[in-house]
Amino acid sequence: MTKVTICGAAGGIGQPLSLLVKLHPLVDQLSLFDVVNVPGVGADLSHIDTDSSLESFLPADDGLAKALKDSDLVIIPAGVPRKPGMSRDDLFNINAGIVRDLAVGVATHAPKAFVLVISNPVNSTVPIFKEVLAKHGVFDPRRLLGVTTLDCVRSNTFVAGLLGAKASKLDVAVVGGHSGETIVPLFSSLPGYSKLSDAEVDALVHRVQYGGDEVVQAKNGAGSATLSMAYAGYKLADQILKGLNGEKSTSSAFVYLKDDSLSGAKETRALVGKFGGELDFFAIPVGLGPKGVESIEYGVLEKVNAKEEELLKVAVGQLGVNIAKGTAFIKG
Ligand SMILES: NC(=O)C1=CN([C@@H]2O[C@H](COP(=O)(O)OP(=O)(O)OC[C@H]3O[C@@H](n4cnc5c(N)ncnc54)[C@H](O)[C@@H]3O)[C@@H](O)[C@H]2O)C=CC1
Ligand SMILES: O=C([O-])CC(=O)C(=O)O
Repeated sequence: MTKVTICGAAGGIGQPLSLLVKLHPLVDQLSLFDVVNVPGVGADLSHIDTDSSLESFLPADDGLAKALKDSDLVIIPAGVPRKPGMSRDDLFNINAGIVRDLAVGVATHAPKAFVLVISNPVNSTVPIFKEVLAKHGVFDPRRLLGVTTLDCVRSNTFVAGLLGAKASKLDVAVVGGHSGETIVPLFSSLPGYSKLSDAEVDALVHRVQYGGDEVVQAKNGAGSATLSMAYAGYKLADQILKGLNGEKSTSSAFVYLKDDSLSGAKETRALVGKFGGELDFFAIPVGLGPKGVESIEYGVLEKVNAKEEELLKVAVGQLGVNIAKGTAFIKG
């Protein structure tokens, strides 16, 4: 019996993500939680003739506890999105509290669940989640992932045109974090990279780093990326679900580095140290399997070129500040 819970299921990301998860053959129970509108979304999706059952919950009558109980995977796109002119960090004041409360729910009612955090600012909300789980004595770095998959999806799409490659066949590693200059796509190991001019690479990197802003501006006050994010969140959720089923895969995600029982954590910290900082979290390709994050694939950091090294130095400096802000929100 595999149960997936989506917190923030009635939102711009939550609705299409819930639809995609309702279609997943490895899901037996889908549980939707939101503070508004979720009964309607749940009723609508429940008519779909896939084999999973579906329940939806508002906060009243212990709704969060019921939604989360016995979940194997919890996906969190709850919280406010950006409007033009805002940074992801501007969302911290509202989203930090939302994520903290959901983390308390997970720690209490689904302590063994895998958790995918989509809510921004990811660089800070994942540290918040970690601190709450740790406070409750249930933190396992194998099971907590910040979702940075949209940066990989964008990298694949944007570089495909330039290289004449099929986007669906690419798997660009994106390291660092999930906001502006903390997003570092590693294009240099792609076949055909040497054909790109310096200006083309710079434009490509900039477009990935500010891909979110492109959508925020185009939506003009009506929110940020929702459909491409639902796809990206589903892509990672699919890998986690297949991992639970014994299938191994690799994906970039924002994960905890300070646990040496995690294969590759120590090496990653040492490499990140070379770029100027000591970080508790970092987005990097990870090996996924039945235990969740089974290894950190630090090899990508050994192959970066000079341009990427410069980008990494900038990213590491900013990430330290974002991570400390999230940690301090819980630890004081
Ligand atoms: N990690 C990533 O790559 C991306 C992250 N995001 C982030 O995802 C978040 C959600 O974005 P959208 O779906 O566009 O926003 P939205 O406003 O359309 O939906 C958010 C949903 O969360 C719900 N919510 C608020 N407080 C809640 C709580 N305490 N418990 C459960 N649900 C709650 C709202 O009622 C709403 O339905 C934002 O923070 C956004 O910045 C967006 C795109 C990409
Ligand atoms: O830009 C935003 O605020 C939403 C987001 O994280 C993205 O689209 O990458």
